[in-house]
Amino acid sequence: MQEIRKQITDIDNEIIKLLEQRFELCKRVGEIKRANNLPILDETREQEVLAGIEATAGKYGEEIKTVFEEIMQQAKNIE
Ligand SMILES: C=C(O[C@@H]1C=C(C(=O)O)C=C[C@H]1O)C(=O)O
Repeated sequence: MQEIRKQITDIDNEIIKLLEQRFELCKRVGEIKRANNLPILDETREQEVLAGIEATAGKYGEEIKTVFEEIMQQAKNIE
């Protein structure tokens, strides 16, 4: 079990780094929106993101979509 948990921790660390990068990019999108008086929420784009996940993710597609809904919520909070 210890070895498996080490692998989980390694993956968690990669997810953390990638989420940091994603949130930084979202923050930049937010700055562009503010400069152009655009709303933070873009439902069309969110549907595109979720459709992309549906097309890409395999076995755990539904679970991954739920995770991404929360990620996009936090992205909007950061923006
Ligand atoms: C980052 C954006 O802002 C919001 C967050 C999104 C995301 O986290 O992918 C997508 C659409 C927007 O509701 C964007 O518009 O691209």
